[in-house]
Amino acid sequence: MSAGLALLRRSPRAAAGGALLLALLLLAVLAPMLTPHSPTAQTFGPWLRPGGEHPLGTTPLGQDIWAQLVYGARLTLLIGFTAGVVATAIGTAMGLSAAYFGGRTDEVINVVTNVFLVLPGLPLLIITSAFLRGGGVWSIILVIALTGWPWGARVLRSQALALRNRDFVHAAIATGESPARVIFSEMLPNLAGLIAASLFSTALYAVLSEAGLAFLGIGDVSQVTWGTMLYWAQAKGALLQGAWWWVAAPGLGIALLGTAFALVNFGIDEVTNPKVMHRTRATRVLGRGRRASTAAPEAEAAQPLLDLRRLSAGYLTPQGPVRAVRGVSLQVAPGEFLGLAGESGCGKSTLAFAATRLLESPGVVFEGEARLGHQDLLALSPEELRRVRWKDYSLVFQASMNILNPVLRVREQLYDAMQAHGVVSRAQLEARARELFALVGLREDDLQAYPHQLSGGMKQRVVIAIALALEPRLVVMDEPTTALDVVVQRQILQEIDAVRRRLGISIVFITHDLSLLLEMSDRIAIMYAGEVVEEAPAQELFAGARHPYTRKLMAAFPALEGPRERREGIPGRPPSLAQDIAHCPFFERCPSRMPGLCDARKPARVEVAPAHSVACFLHSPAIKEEAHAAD
Ligand SMILES: Nc1ncnc2c1ncn2[C@@H]1O[C@H](COP(=O)(O)OP(=O)(O)OP(=O)(O)O)[C@@H](O)[C@H]1O
Repeated sequence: MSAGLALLRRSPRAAAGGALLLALLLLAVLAPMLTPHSPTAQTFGPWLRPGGEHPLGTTPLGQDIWAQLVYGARLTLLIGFTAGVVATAIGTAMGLSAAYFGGRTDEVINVVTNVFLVLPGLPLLIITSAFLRGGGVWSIILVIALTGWPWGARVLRSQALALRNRDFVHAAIATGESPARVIFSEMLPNLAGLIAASLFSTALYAVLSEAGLAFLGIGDVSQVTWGTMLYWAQAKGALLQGAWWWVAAPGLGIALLGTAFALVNFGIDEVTNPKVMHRTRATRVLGRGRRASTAAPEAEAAQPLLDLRRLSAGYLTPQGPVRAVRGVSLQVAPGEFLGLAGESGCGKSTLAFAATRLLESPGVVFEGEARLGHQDLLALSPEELRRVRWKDYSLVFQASMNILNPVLRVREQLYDAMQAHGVVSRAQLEARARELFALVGLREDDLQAYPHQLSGGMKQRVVIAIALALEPRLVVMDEPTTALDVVVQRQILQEIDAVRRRLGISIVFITHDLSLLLEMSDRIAIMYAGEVVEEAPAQELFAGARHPYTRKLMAAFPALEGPRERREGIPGRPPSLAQDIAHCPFFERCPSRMPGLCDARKPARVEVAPAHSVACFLHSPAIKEEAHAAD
């Protein structure tokens, strides 16, 4: 209850949706007070126009349309909510069981889910309702619930899989808790937001499906719902008779109900999706599990997925070592979109490759740690690494499209990636391939294509689909869209972001184009000369970057929207990474440099606001104090 109120307070959309829903519920509940007439009684003259006793006129059978509208709200809402609840319950049970039990159970549930997902919705609804004919409203509810559960199951399974690997679930299993207890007490509360969102989206699906089926005359058209009102209005030629209100009233009702469900759903998403959660530091929503909350909610929820500690890496060259990454510490939370920006040559790619164990000779990791969940990536054997890569994390880089074999259809290449990691059933491969292509904005027909038949943007989407094929927990993207034009870049980025939200994966996105990142990221880290010089939530960075380098970088790129302005580059060049840099690396190019200080010592990274840190003497409290004392 209090969570619901908090949700309403924090999301105006949810509040608007909730108010609308309440109004419609009142309409349904107070129906007998809103009209003295029965919705089915055929006691009035036919085709009466709106006015007086009949605010919406009458049907050709002499029924009061206003009475039908208010009483029809009852069944429409009942069908929407009940089918939504049943579908969500089935989806939740399926998704959680698949994630918890894994193995054969997961495979079987996945096949069933995929079969339902690939079957086209409306024909499935029509066929199932033909089978269950005669059961009145309940058969319609059952039909809609049976066809509406798979999306929820899919999304819940991927979230539950991530949860299944969390410490508190491992601990609960280790202490001998029964599967039911682990699922219901440990995992389910952590998925409450997602389940609620799934409930409202399936309720929306239910309302629209009922209207669609009723409009087609399937189901029990003697019942009064907004769907059957539309059916009768159309069957009796309401529009030809000029009685447009008979169509408009239930149509508007359905539209308002759909809007209410969608708004509440958006609101829940707004509050529970990792992007917003991160911004508001609302870790409580994820950490709402009983054990998580009794143990250490903040610590549990804040546990990073990728944790880099003092990572140093570079290249061994005949002229000596190039230290391209210098003691970088960086964390990425589950489901987070971290942007990594910086000029060319500042070490972004080296960091990405070193952190994911893809740095090849002459590249080396000098020191530091890189952990993915519980795994120490730098300590994995090649065999362990092979198992983890693609399944737990994947990487997409600028030249990735070149990994596509020109003589194989893209479908086979997508299958190969999945088969190499144990997905063998043909149905599963096919369903997953279609789903992935839809996710990255490609048409199913494109699966048949050879790489040369696709544009650069489409090829890069194929590679992104391959990277997502095994639903890794982390995808590192190193300038995946740089070679593409700005519009395609943006489209792909938006699709990546949508996929991330749906599957709950974390993304590290690397680019030198900061303006692009500002739109998409939860948090941004700015690299310069091998170091992270500033790190902050994206909005905060946009509103108030502190490091002079970040400011210059922001001024160097045109915004994606707004008037075109001439932008200036950053004068000067970054220092060579072959040398030791014992002072601020940006000193030579900095407009605010303080000689005697910035060229003599290295600024440490200090927190200037929650989650916002910067390595610059302008913001160092110690230096400010020194200056103050000198005054
Ligand atoms: N194979 C190599 N041998 C020696 N030095 C290298 C090698 N690869 C990269 N470097 C150097 O390492 C530094 C960091 O390069 P890196 O590619 O990581 O930067 P980046 O920020 O990703 O640049 P870009 O945006 O151009 O990809 C650069 O100074 C580069 O010259």
